[in-house]
Amino acid sequence: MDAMKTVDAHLADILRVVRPLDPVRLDLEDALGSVLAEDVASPVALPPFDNSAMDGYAVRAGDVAGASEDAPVVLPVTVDVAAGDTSHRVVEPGSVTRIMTGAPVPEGADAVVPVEWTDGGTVKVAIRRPPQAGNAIRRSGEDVRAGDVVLTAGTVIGPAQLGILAGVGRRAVLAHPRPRVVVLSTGTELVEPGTPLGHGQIWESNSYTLVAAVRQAGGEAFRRGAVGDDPGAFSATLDALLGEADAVITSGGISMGAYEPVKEALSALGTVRFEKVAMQPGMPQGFGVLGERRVPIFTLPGNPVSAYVSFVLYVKPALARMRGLPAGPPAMVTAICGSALRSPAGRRSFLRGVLTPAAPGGGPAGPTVSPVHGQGSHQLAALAGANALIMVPEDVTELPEGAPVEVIPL
Ligand SMILES: Nc1nc2c(c(=O)[nH]1)N[C@H]1C(S)=C(S)[C@@H](COP(=O)(O)OP(=O)(O)OC[C@H]3O[C@@H](n4cnc5c(N)ncnc54)[C@H](O)[C@@H]3O)O[C@H]1N2
Ligand code: MOO
Repeated sequence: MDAMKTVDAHLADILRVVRPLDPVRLDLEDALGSVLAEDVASPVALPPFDNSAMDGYAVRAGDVAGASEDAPVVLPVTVDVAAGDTSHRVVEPGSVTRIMTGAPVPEGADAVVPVEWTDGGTVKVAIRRPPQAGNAIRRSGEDVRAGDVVLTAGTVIGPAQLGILAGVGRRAVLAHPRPRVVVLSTGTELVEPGTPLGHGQIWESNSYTLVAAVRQAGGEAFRRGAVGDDPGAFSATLDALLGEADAVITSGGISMGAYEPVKEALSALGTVRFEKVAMQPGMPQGFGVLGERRVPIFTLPGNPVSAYVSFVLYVKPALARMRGLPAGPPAMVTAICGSALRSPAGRRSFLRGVLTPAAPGGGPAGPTVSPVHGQGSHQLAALAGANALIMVPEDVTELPEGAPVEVIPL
């Protein structure tokens, strides 16, 4: 048997080719999931002005220092200050203003008395409890000082990051966009779910898995249904899609059969290599680039479990690189085998397993992992019942219950 390529060498080859996408200006509405390509500083302090944290009365604390339940201090209310009030307000000695949450604290006031500590009066108010100086006032700059960098390049933009970007007045940012990934399946036997199944046919599933996996990995995915086993039709479909894609993922049509459209169509180009990688599942792999824009293409094996495992090991790190994020092998945790394992010699295997976290409160045992029943690379249901891949090294053929193993949580 000819020597197979290692898993690590295949990932390294991919990461040598794949580049971060060029940063573009993205409106905030389109920026979710993109990765900042600039440091963002605030032009102003946040909050920009001292403001009230509660609905109540802006007071001079000294004026109401003697207030109590038995002897409330009664003061005139001069004006209402609502959130959004842009006029310059003053609290004169011996008076108060009503004030609402978020409204600017008037000059002279040094505390806010919550309405709950008063009789709620609008002309004059009886205050039953004395506030400390500074009570319920949110100071300018307490969150951000003018000029502070609030987000650095390389940050993934999620909901909270969009909030601070808008909060410092930004409408658009320079960011690595989410990679646009086209997902294409091949195989004459494949029919769309929701349509009747004839003898010899199966419902197409890989594109659903791979599209979802791309989205979870921060990409924008476009699902193309299955194309048949005709290399010409496959090439034509690919050409039509290429202009809009930052990457392409295919599944099926790359092994040793008589009808392998992906391999046939792409081998001729000379920019895509088909290789055997020493792993189980997922031995047949292909990777390369297409067209002048050198769009990366991942030709994954057709067996559904093989396609998904290949995505986790190779495509996901490549998408991280395209997004401008650190890219490398999947993160792993060490777990204890809950039952004995077997694995083929000479291949790194990725058994589908159920990872159970360590019992709360500790104890000596860490997380445990047990393989699911059904380790065939066509066994979709078993994959759906797993939450982890158990990695068994190339030179290990069996592991006893209780042995430590490395596990990739899914
Ligand atoms: N003589 C050999 N035969 C095979 C070898 C080999 O080395 N020598 N390798 C086997 C391994 S390992 C794998 S994995 C598969 C990979 O084959 P292909 O990538 O060419 O995939 P297909 O033959 O097109 O399909 C394999 C299998 O998966 C089903 N499939 C394909 N696409 C989908 C889809 N989108 N949704 C659901 N199921 C799909 C397909 O019906 C086949 O059953 O080759 C082995 N053979
Ligand atoms: O090695 Mo193939 O990818 O499992 O069935």
